[in-house]
Amino acid sequence: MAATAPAGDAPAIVTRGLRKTYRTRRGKRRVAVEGLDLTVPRGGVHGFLGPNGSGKTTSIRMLLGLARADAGTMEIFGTPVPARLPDVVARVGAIVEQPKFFPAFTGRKNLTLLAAAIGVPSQEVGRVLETVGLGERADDRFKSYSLGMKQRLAIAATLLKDPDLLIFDEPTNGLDPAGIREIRHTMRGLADQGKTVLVSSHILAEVQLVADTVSIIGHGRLLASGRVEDLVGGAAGHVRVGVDEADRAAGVLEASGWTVRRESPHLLVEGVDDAAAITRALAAEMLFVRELVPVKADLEQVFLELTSGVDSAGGDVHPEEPRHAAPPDGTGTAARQGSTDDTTTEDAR
Ligand SMILES: Nc1ncnc2c1ncn2[C@@H]1O[C@H](COP(=O)(O)OP(=O)(O)OP(=O)(O)O)[C@@H](O)[C@H]1O
Repeated sequence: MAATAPAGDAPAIVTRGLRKTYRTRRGKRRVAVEGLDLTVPRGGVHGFLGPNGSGKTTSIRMLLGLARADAGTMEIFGTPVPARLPDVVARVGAIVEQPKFFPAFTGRKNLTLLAAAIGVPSQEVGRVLETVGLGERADDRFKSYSLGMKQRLAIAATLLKDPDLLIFDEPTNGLDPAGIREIRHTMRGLADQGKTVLVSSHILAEVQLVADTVSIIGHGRLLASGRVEDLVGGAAGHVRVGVDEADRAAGVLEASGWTVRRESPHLLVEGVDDAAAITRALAAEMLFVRELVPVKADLEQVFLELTSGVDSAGGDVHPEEPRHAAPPDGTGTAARQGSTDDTTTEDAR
Protein backbone atom coordinates (compact mmCIF):
# COMPACT_ATOMS: atom_id res chain seq x y z
CA MET A 1 0.00 0.00 0.00
CA ALA A 2 1.39 3.36 -0.99
CA ALA A 3 2.07 5.80 1.83
CA THR A 4 -0.40 8.61 2.26
CA ALA A 5 1.19 12.08 2.31
CA PRO A 6 1.02 13.92 5.63
CA ALA A 7 -2.22 15.90 5.78
CA GLY A 8 -0.29 19.21 5.84
CA ASP A 9 1.28 18.58 2.42
CA ALA A 10 -1.42 16.44 0.90
CA PRO A 11 -2.97 17.48 -2.39
CA ALA A 12 -6.35 19.17 -2.24
CA ILE A 13 -8.05 16.06 -3.62
CA VAL A 14 -6.95 12.50 -4.24
CA THR A 15 -9.17 9.69 -5.46
CA ARG A 16 -7.98 6.18 -6.18
CA GLY A 17 -9.96 3.46 -7.92
CA LEU A 18 -13.19 5.40 -7.52
CA ARG A 19 -16.17 3.57 -8.93
CA LYS A 20 -19.89 4.21 -9.14
CA THR A 21 -22.57 2.22 -10.89
CA TYR A 22 -26.18 3.24 -11.24
CA ARG A 23 -29.01 0.91 -11.96
CA THR A 24 -31.34 2.21 -14.63
CA ARG A 25 -35.12 1.91 -14.44
CA ARG A 26 -34.92 -1.14 -16.72
CA GLY A 27 -32.65 -2.82 -14.21
CA LYS A 28 -29.49 -2.47 -16.29
CA ARG A 29 -26.22 -1.32 -14.77
CA ARG A 30 -24.66 1.90 -15.94
CA VAL A 31 -21.07 2.53 -14.93
CA ALA A 32 -20.74 6.27 -14.33
CA VAL A 33 -17.25 6.29 -12.79
CA GLU A 34 -14.88 3.41 -13.33
CA GLY A 35 -11.61 3.32 -11.41
CA LEU A 36 -11.01 7.07 -11.37
CA ASP A 37 -7.60 8.17 -10.09
CA LEU A 38 -7.68 11.91 -9.64
CA THR A 39 -5.08 14.19 -8.07
CA VAL A 40 -5.83 17.87 -7.64
CA PRO A 41 -2.76 19.75 -6.40
CA ARG A 42 -3.07 22.52 -3.83
CA GLY A 43 -3.47 26.04 -5.15
CA GLY A 44 -4.45 27.15 -8.63
CA VAL A 45 -7.32 26.31 -10.91
CA HIS A 46 -7.70 22.64 -11.82
CA GLY A 47 -9.95 21.82 -14.75
CA PHE A 48 -11.92 18.59 -14.42
CA LEU A 49 -12.75 17.98 -18.04
CA GLY A 50 -14.65 15.47 -20.06
CA PRO A 51 -17.61 15.21 -22.42
CA ASN A 52 -21.21 15.11 -21.23
CA GLY A 53 -21.89 11.96 -19.27
CA SER A 54 -18.23 11.16 -18.58
CA GLY A 55 -18.77 11.08 -14.81
CA LYS A 56 -17.71 14.53 -13.60
CA THR A 57 -20.82 15.37 -11.60
CA THR A 58 -21.01 11.87 -10.13
CA SER A 59 -17.37 12.11 -8.99
CA ILE A 60 -17.95 15.51 -7.40
CA ARG A 61 -21.10 14.29 -5.68
CA MET A 62 -19.17 11.36 -4.21
CA LEU A 63 -16.43 13.68 -2.95
CA LEU A 64 -18.99 15.85 -1.22
CA GLY A 65 -20.78 12.92 0.37
CA LEU A 66 -23.88 13.41 -1.83
CA ALA A 67 -23.54 10.01 -3.51
CA ARG A 68 -22.05 6.78 -2.21
CA ALA A 69 -19.05 5.25 -3.98
CA ASP A 70 -19.12 1.53 -4.77
CA ALA A 71 -15.36 1.23 -4.39
CA GLY A 72 -12.18 3.24 -4.13
CA THR A 73 -10.80 5.86 -1.78
CA MET A 74 -11.10 9.64 -1.62
CA GLU A 75 -9.22 12.25 0.37
CA ILE A 76 -9.66 15.99 0.75
CA PHE A 77 -6.53 17.68 2.12
CA GLY A 78 -5.32 14.26 3.25
CA THR A 79 -8.51 13.54 5.20
CA PRO A 80 -10.35 10.40 4.10
CA VAL A 81 -13.88 11.13 2.94
CA PRO A 82 -16.71 10.43 3.40
CA ALA A 83 -15.61 8.79 6.68
CA ARG A 84 -14.14 12.03 8.06
CA LEU A 85 -15.96 14.57 5.92
CA PRO A 86 -17.16 16.53 8.98
CA ASP A 87 -13.48 17.28 9.83
CA VAL A 88 -12.82 18.92 6.50
CA VAL A 89 -16.17 20.16 5.24
CA ALA A 90 -15.65 23.69 6.58
CA ARG A 91 -12.66 24.02 4.24
CA VAL A 92 -14.74 23.22 1.17
CA GLY A 93 -17.21 25.40 -0.73
CA ALA A 94 -19.11 23.93 -3.64
CA ILE A 95 -21.71 24.70 -6.27
CA VAL A 96 -23.12 21.47 -7.60
CA GLU A 97 -26.74 22.42 -8.10
CA GLN A 98 -28.11 25.93 -8.55
CA PRO A 99 -28.51 27.50 -5.12
CA LYS A 100 -31.86 29.17 -4.47
CA PHE A 101 -31.96 32.89 -3.78
CA PHE A 102 -34.94 35.11 -3.05
CA PRO A 103 -35.62 37.04 -6.29
CA ALA A 104 -37.07 40.11 -4.56
CA PHE A 105 -34.19 40.52 -2.10
CA THR A 106 -30.91 42.18 -2.94
CA GLY A 107 -27.74 40.19 -3.36
CA ARG A 108 -26.52 41.55 -0.03
CA LYS A 109 -29.74 40.63 1.79
CA ASN A 110 -29.69 37.11 0.36
CA LEU A 111 -26.12 36.56 1.55
CA THR A 112 -26.81 38.17 4.94
CA LEU A 113 -29.63 35.69 5.52
CA LEU A 114 -27.42 32.82 4.43
CA ALA A 115 -24.55 33.98 6.67
CA ALA A 116 -26.89 34.07 9.67
CA ALA A 117 -28.13 30.57 8.83
CA ILE A 118 -24.65 29.08 8.74
CA GLY A 119 -23.25 31.10 11.66
CA VAL A 120 -20.94 33.40 9.71
CA PRO A 121 -20.61 37.04 10.91
CA SER A 122 -22.52 39.44 8.65
CA GLN A 123 -19.36 41.52 8.05
CA GLU A 124 -18.16 38.70 5.81
CA VAL A 125 -20.90 39.47 3.30
CA GLY A 126 -19.23 42.67 2.07
CA ARG A 127 -15.92 40.85 1.66
CA VAL A 128 -17.31 38.06 -0.48
CA LEU A 129 -19.37 40.43 -2.63
CA GLU A 130 -16.21 42.41 -3.38
CA THR A 131 -14.26 39.21 -4.13
CA VAL A 132 -16.67 38.26 -6.91
CA GLY A 133 -16.91 41.81 -8.23
CA LEU A 134 -20.51 42.41 -7.14
CA GLY A 135 -19.78 45.21 -4.67
CA GLU A 136 -21.43 47.88 -6.81
CA ARG A 137 -24.54 45.83 -7.56
CA ALA A 138 -24.90 44.34 -4.08
CA ASP A 139 -27.97 46.44 -3.28
CA ASP A 140 -29.85 45.60 -6.44
CA ARG A 141 -32.49 42.90 -6.38
CA PHE A 142 -31.40 39.39 -7.29
CA LYS A 143 -34.01 39.23 -10.06
CA SER A 144 -32.37 42.19 -11.83
CA TYR A 145 -29.03 40.39 -12.09
CA SER A 146 -27.70 38.91 -15.33
CA LEU A 147 -27.12 35.14 -15.37
CA GLY A 148 -23.40 35.76 -14.91
CA MET A 149 -24.06 37.95 -11.87
CA LYS A 150 -26.40 35.34 -10.41
CA GLN A 151 -23.68 32.76 -10.80
CA ARG A 152 -21.13 35.06 -9.17
CA LEU A 153 -23.53 35.53 -6.24
CA ALA A 154 -23.62 31.73 -5.94
CA ILE A 155 -19.82 31.73 -5.86
CA ALA A 156 -19.89 34.49 -3.22
CA ALA A 157 -22.16 32.28 -1.10
CA THR A 158 -19.58 29.49 -1.19
CA LEU A 159 -16.91 31.94 0.03
CA LEU A 160 -18.72 32.96 3.22
CA LYS A 161 -16.90 30.34 5.27
CA ASP A 162 -13.60 31.33 3.61
CA PRO A 163 -12.91 27.79 2.34
CA ASP A 164 -9.54 26.63 0.98
CA LEU A 165 -11.07 24.45 -1.74
CA LEU A 166 -13.80 25.55 -4.12
CA ILE A 167 -15.60 23.00 -6.28
CA PHE A 168 -17.63 24.38 -9.16
CA ASP A 169 -19.56 21.96 -11.36
CA GLU A 170 -20.04 23.48 -14.84
CA PRO A 171 -20.31 27.03 -13.46
CA THR A 172 -20.56 28.66 -16.88
CA ASN A 173 -23.46 26.61 -18.23
CA GLY A 174 -25.91 28.90 -19.96
CA LEU A 175 -23.74 32.01 -19.71
CA ASP A 176 -22.86 34.28 -22.62
CA PRO A 177 -19.22 35.00 -23.47
CA ALA A 178 -19.11 38.05 -21.17
CA GLY A 179 -20.56 36.03 -18.28
CA ILE A 180 -18.09 33.21 -18.93
CA ARG A 181 -15.22 35.69 -18.86
CA GLU A 182 -16.44 37.11 -15.53
CA ILE A 183 -16.52 33.65 -13.96
CA ARG A 184 -13.04 32.89 -15.33
CA HIS A 185 -11.82 36.15 -13.84
CA THR A 186 -13.39 35.30 -10.48
CA MET A 187 -11.83 31.82 -10.44
CA ARG A 188 -8.42 33.24 -11.33
CA GLY A 189 -8.73 35.79 -8.51
CA LEU A 190 -9.55 33.04 -6.00
CA ALA A 191 -6.58 30.97 -7.13
CA ASP A 192 -4.35 34.03 -6.87
CA GLN A 193 -5.44 34.31 -3.22
CA GLY A 194 -4.00 30.84 -2.68
CA LYS A 195 -7.22 28.87 -2.87
CA THR A 196 -7.67 25.68 -4.87
CA VAL A 197 -10.45 25.81 -7.45
CA LEU A 198 -11.71 22.61 -9.05
CA VAL A 199 -13.90 23.46 -12.02
CA SER A 200 -15.65 20.86 -14.12
CA SER A 201 -16.54 21.51 -17.71
CA HIS A 202 -17.19 19.76 -20.98
CA ILE A 203 -15.83 22.76 -22.89
CA LEU A 204 -12.11 22.10 -22.85
CA ALA A 205 -11.06 25.19 -24.79
CA GLU A 206 -12.83 27.46 -22.32
CA VAL A 207 -11.17 25.98 -19.26
CA GLN A 208 -7.80 25.98 -20.99
CA LEU A 209 -7.86 29.77 -20.67
CA VAL A 210 -7.92 29.70 -16.87
CA ALA A 211 -6.70 26.31 -15.63
CA ASP A 212 -3.17 25.73 -14.36
CA THR A 213 -3.60 21.97 -14.33
CA VAL A 214 -6.26 19.66 -15.67
CA SER A 215 -7.55 16.12 -15.48
CA ILE A 216 -9.28 14.85 -18.59
CA ILE A 217 -11.71 11.99 -18.16
CA GLY A 218 -13.69 9.83 -20.53
CA HIS A 219 -16.24 7.17 -19.57
CA GLY A 220 -15.41 7.61 -15.90
CA ARG A 221 -11.66 7.04 -16.28
CA LEU A 222 -8.68 9.34 -16.21
CA LEU A 223 -7.27 9.86 -19.70
CA ALA A 224 -4.66 12.51 -18.98
CA SER A 225 -3.59 14.89 -16.27
CA GLY A 226 -0.98 17.53 -15.70
CA ARG A 227 -0.14 21.12 -16.45
CA VAL A 228 -2.05 22.54 -19.40
CA GLU A 229 1.07 23.74 -21.18
CA ASP A 230 2.72 20.32 -20.87
CA LEU A 231 -0.33 18.47 -22.16
CA VAL A 232 -0.78 20.85 -25.05
CA GLY A 233 2.96 20.90 -25.74
CA GLY A 234 2.98 17.10 -25.91
CA ALA A 235 0.30 17.03 -28.59
CA ALA A 236 1.64 16.70 -32.11
CA GLY A 237 1.38 19.92 -34.11
CA HIS A 238 -0.81 20.32 -37.15
CA VAL A 239 0.07 22.42 -40.15
CA ARG A 240 -2.35 24.19 -42.50
CA VAL A 241 -1.09 24.05 -46.07
CA GLY A 242 -2.22 26.26 -48.94
CA VAL A 243 -1.28 24.75 -52.30
CA ASP A 244 -2.70 24.61 -55.82
CA GLU A 245 -3.97 21.22 -56.95
CA ALA A 246 -5.00 20.40 -53.40
CA ASP A 247 -6.22 16.90 -54.25
CA ARG A 248 -2.96 15.90 -55.91
CA ALA A 249 -0.99 17.49 -53.05
CA ALA A 250 -3.05 15.56 -50.48
CA GLY A 251 -2.28 12.35 -52.35
CA VAL A 252 1.46 13.12 -52.33
CA LEU A 253 1.45 13.84 -48.60
CA GLU A 254 -0.62 10.77 -47.77
CA ALA A 255 1.74 8.64 -49.86
CA SER A 256 4.57 10.05 -47.71
CA GLY A 257 2.80 8.84 -44.57
CA TRP A 258 1.01 11.95 -43.29
CA THR A 259 -2.63 12.09 -42.27
CA VAL A 260 -4.28 14.82 -44.29
CA ARG A 261 -7.69 16.43 -43.83
CA ARG A 262 -9.31 18.55 -46.53
CA GLU A 263 -10.34 21.89 -45.09
CA SER A 264 -11.16 23.59 -48.37
CA PRO A 265 -9.29 25.43 -49.78
CA HIS A 266 -6.54 24.27 -47.40
CA LEU A 267 -5.13 20.94 -46.34
CA LEU A 268 -4.62 20.20 -42.65
CA VAL A 269 -1.66 17.89 -42.13
CA GLU A 270 -1.68 16.18 -38.74
CA GLY A 271 1.19 15.28 -36.46
CA VAL A 272 3.92 17.29 -38.15
CA ASP A 273 7.33 17.53 -36.46
CA ASP A 274 9.18 19.20 -39.32
CA ALA A 275 7.08 21.53 -41.48
CA ALA A 276 9.92 21.88 -44.02
CA ALA A 277 9.52 18.19 -44.88
CA ILE A 278 6.05 19.01 -46.25
CA THR A 279 7.47 21.68 -48.53
CA ARG A 280 10.16 19.29 -49.76
CA ALA A 281 7.76 16.43 -50.42
CA LEU A 282 5.45 18.68 -52.44
CA ALA A 283 8.22 20.49 -54.32
CA ALA A 284 9.63 17.12 -55.42
CA GLU A 285 6.31 16.66 -57.27
CA MET A 286 6.37 20.23 -58.65
CA LEU A 287 3.73 21.39 -56.19
CA PHE A 288 4.62 24.69 -54.57
CA VAL A 289 3.31 25.77 -51.20
CA ARG A 290 1.59 29.17 -50.97
CA GLU A 291 0.97 29.05 -47.27
CA LEU A 292 2.25 26.93 -44.39
CA VAL A 293 0.80 27.79 -40.99
CA PRO A 294 1.42 25.79 -37.81
CA VAL A 295 -1.86 25.25 -35.95
CA LYS A 296 -1.44 25.53 -32.20
CA ALA A 297 -2.61 22.46 -30.32
CA ASP A 298 -5.29 22.91 -27.67
CA LEU A 299 -6.87 20.67 -25.06
CA GLU A 300 -9.67 19.81 -27.47
CA GLN A 301 -7.06 18.32 -29.77
CA VAL A 302 -5.36 16.50 -26.88
CA PHE A 303 -8.71 14.98 -26.00
CA LEU A 304 -9.41 13.95 -29.59
CA GLU A 305 -5.99 12.33 -29.84
CA LEU A 306 -6.57 10.44 -26.61
CA THR A 307 -9.92 9.15 -27.73
CA SER A 308 -9.25 8.66 -31.44
CA GLY A 309 -10.51 5.33 -32.66
CA VAL A 310 -12.97 5.11 -29.81
CA ASP A 311 -16.49 4.05 -30.61
CA SER A 312 -18.31 7.36 -30.51
CA ALA A 313 -21.61 5.59 -29.91
CA GLY A 314 -20.53 4.89 -26.39
CA GLY A 315 -17.78 2.29 -26.56
CA ASP A 316 -15.51 2.47 -23.57
CA VAL A 317 -12.32 4.46 -23.53
CA HIS A 318 -9.78 2.22 -21.93
CA PRO A 319 -6.31 3.54 -22.63
CA GLU A 320 -3.46 1.39 -21.43
CA GLU A 321 -2.18 4.17 -19.19
CA PRO A 322 -3.43 7.70 -18.68
CA ARG A 323 -1.11 10.39 -19.94
CA HIS A 324 0.55 12.32 -17.14
CA ALA A 325 2.18 15.41 -18.53
CA ALA A 326 3.77 16.38 -15.25
CA PRO A 327 3.00 14.81 -11.91
CA PRO A 328 1.23 17.44 -9.84
CA ASP A 329 3.22 18.63 -6.84
CA GLY A 330 2.81 16.97 -3.49
CA THR A 331 1.00 13.99 -4.86
CA GLY A 332 -0.03 11.81 -1.96
CA THR A 333 -1.29 8.46 -3.03
CA ALA A 334 -3.99 6.63 -1.24
CA ALA A 335 -3.97 2.93 -1.87
CA ARG A 336 -6.82 1.51 -3.81
CA GLN A 337 -9.19 -0.38 -1.65
CA GLY A 338 -12.18 -2.54 -2.14
CA SER A 339 -13.45 -4.57 -4.98
CA THR A 340 -14.12 -2.72 -8.19
CA ASP A 341 -16.55 -5.15 -9.69
CA ASP A 342 -19.37 -4.95 -7.24
CA THR A 343 -22.46 -2.92 -7.86
CA THR A 344 -24.21 -0.30 -5.85
CA THR A 345 -27.34 1.24 -7.18
CA GLU A 346 -29.19 4.47 -6.88
CA ASP A 347 -32.41 5.52 -8.42
CA ALA A 348 -32.04 5.95 -12.10
CA ARG A 349 -32.77 9.47 -13.09
N1 LIG B 1 -28.91 9.29 -10.66
C1 LIG B 1 -28.52 8.64 -11.76
N2 LIG B 1 -29.14 7.51 -12.16
C2 LIG B 1 -28.75 6.83 -13.27
N3 LIG B 1 -27.74 7.21 -14.07
C3 LIG B 1 -27.07 8.34 -13.72
C4 LIG B 1 -27.43 9.10 -12.57
N4 LIG B 1 -26.57 10.17 -12.48
C5 LIG B 1 -25.73 10.06 -13.54
N5 LIG B 1 -26.03 8.98 -14.28
C6 LIG B 1 -25.32 8.50 -15.49
O1 LIG B 1 -23.95 8.39 -15.17
C7 LIG B 1 -23.14 8.82 -16.25
C8 LIG B 1 -22.25 9.97 -15.78
O2 LIG B 1 -23.07 11.11 -15.51
P1 LIG B 1 -22.49 12.45 -14.89
O3 LIG B 1 -23.66 13.38 -14.70
O4 LIG B 1 -21.67 12.14 -13.72
O5 LIG B 1 -21.55 12.97 -16.06
P2 LIG B 1 -20.97 14.42 -16.34
O6 LIG B 1 -19.62 14.22 -16.88
O7 LIG B 1 -21.13 15.28 -15.14
O8 LIG B 1 -21.92 14.93 -17.50
P3 LIG B 1 -22.49 16.42 -17.80
O9 LIG B 1 -21.33 17.18 -18.36
O10 LIG B 1 -23.56 16.14 -18.82
O11 LIG B 1 -23.03 16.96 -16.51
C9 LIG B 1 -24.11 9.20 -17.37
O12 LIG B 1 -24.25 8.09 -18.20
C10 LIG B 1 -25.39 9.50 -16.63
O13 LIG B 1 -26.50 9.29 -17.45
